[in-house]
Amino acid sequence: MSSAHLDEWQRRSFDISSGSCTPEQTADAYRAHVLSIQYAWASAELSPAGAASLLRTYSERYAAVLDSDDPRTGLNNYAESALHLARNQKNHSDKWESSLTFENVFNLPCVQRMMQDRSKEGGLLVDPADVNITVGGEVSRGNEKDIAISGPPPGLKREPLAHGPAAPPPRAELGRGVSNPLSGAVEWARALEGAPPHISLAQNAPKAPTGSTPMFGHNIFSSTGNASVSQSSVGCTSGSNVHNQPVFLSSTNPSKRKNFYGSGTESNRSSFPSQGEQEPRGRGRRGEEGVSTNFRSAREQFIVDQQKKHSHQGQRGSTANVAAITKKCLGANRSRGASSKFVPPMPRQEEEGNSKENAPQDMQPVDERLKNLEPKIIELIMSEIMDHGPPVAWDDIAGLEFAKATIKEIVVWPMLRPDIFTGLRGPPKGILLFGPPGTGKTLIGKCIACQSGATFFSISASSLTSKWVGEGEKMVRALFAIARCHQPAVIFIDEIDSLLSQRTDGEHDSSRRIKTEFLVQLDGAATSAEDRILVVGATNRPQEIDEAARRRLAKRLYIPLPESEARRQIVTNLMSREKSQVGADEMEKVVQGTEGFSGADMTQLCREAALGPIRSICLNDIATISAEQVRPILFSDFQEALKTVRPSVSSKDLELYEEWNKTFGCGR
Ligand SMILES: Nc1ncnc2c1ncn2[C@@H]1O[C@H](COP(=O)(O)OP(=O)(O)OP(=O)(O)O)[C@@H](O)[C@H]1O
Ligand SMILES: [Mg+2]
Repeated sequence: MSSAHLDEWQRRSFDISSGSCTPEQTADAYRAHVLSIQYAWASAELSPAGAASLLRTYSERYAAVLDSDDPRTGLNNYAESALHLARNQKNHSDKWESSLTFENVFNLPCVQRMMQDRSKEGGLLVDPADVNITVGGEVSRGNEKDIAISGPPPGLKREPLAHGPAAPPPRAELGRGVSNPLSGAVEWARALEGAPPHISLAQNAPKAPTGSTPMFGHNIFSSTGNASVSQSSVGCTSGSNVHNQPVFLSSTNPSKRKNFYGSGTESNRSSFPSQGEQEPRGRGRRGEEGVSTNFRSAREQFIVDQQKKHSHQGQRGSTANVAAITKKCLGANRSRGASSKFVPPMPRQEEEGNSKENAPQDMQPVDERLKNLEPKIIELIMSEIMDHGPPVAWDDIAGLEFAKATIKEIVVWPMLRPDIFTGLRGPPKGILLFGPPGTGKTLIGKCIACQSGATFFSISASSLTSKWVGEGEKMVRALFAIARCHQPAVIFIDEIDSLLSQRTDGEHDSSRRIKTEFLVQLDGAATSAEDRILVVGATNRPQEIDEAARRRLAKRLYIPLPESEARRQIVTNLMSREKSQVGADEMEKVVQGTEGFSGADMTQLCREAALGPIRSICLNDIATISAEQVRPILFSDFQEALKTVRPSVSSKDLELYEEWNKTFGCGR
């Protein structure tokens, strides 16, 4: 490996062995190791044998962290993912208690039968001691028909082991669904060294409609035929995931799984292509003997999944499944308002309003421009980035008249009259809102989302800066591609300085590439002049923004501290929703006393004042007093509040903003 790789490798190894890392950090470090190995192999820096051995080692260690349910050392991820996907509506914090115990599984008729068959042929398939399964919390004795062993073991008759005569062997890979690159890595390692096929336990989600695909992540297994072909995480696998005879069972004990890997037979090995034979990514080896012809590429499978999802939308009534699948993906914890709406980049079938719902052409992505994007990334952008917050009107933003007028001119009117705003009148491609913290930049972003009528993409810079090499650029490209399909579109990037900070020598390559990609997209090199995509960035550190980015964000609007009139408006607005008795004179005093306060400080002051009436209640009465008996908010409450609430922006900082505004701002 190159010295840069080695340095990074050493750093991570130190992190892992230092013992001070959280399980999440350790898992990340292992994941990064695996990616490095893949890259090193891909660029011929490692031999296939070396890569396979390293991959196996680190995949195992990673799996150990994932699988362990000891909170100090592991993430118990299998259990969590399985639960989440199976139930589809659990909270992230809910702990899963598996009812599918070791004993239960061995009592399953299909397992018993298989073991008997196997012993007739000489020897057990897997030593019972090696099996320690924790899958599918809802699946237990009463639900045995939902469980099937995915495919016959080597040497067995190839008959589906699932109950039910016509049931094709449903399959689902237990793991992290789309977000787990290691499922790809493990198979990749095995394929490289001709190891035995992967272990999988098929299971139908308990509430899945009859005949539907199992719900663990992307189920991209072919569902018919005896031989099987599987491909794990979308976008993370090589074409070598072609399994002729998958065996079965996922062990939560990594060392046991290791033993299992080592027990492959020659016949297993022969079913794996050697490195040289590997198919291009996402392609199956169609038509070859012993290999299913039902293989689907990740993209094909995505399309099928999409179609299934839409067709079940009526029953499920939500897009929760997408959210569930991407649970552990970037930005998954971002909170949404109650009124959050999800806007898929693919039109829904009901929107299309045609009766040819099941026609083959419906399986095609709607827009050619999305064809080359990885489904995983499209899903991420669909489920995480497109967002509509609670409604905000222009009047909710106090003051800032110049900024509001400019934004209306750039964003709202051109959306209404694109025919007039052409040529030189065409709106700029980028706006930068800068100013001290708490002055309403994000609020303006939310207002644009509600008022512009454009498709709104709200994205935090951290969502784009993925730790996966190459992933960040793809995200940026996909974001713009999807925005292009949904014009007019506004891409709002809060805290844009963290994405487009000055490029320095010591900076990591990947973040430099993300910036470059962003600049290319912003510049319009990748978008045509007619594209109606507007990027709105907000920052309170404008001086840190890269000069190339600064140029592209052509309208740079200063969002200053609120003037007295705006402060009055903020207090009046907030008080109008509460029971209050503050006279005009008193209000004037409040306004005078809050010179230098930001909008957020004013809000904080009002909150503090609103607590005044509660604090004046005798402690004994607080439990019994009715809401009507609580006295109104008075001027004295503001006076008290002013003793504790201070302005959050210093005059020194203000000077910096003013200075930057004079130099680069577009205000008058
Ligand atoms: N001009 C304003 N009018 C009404 N409310 C405001 C205004 N400015 C700020 N606020 C209040 O302050 C809160 C914080 O504002 P916002 O998040 O928009 O600040 P910001 O400029 O994005 O700050 P930061 O730079 O720290 O991200 C808002 O939710 C709102 O309650
Ligand atoms: Mg903000």
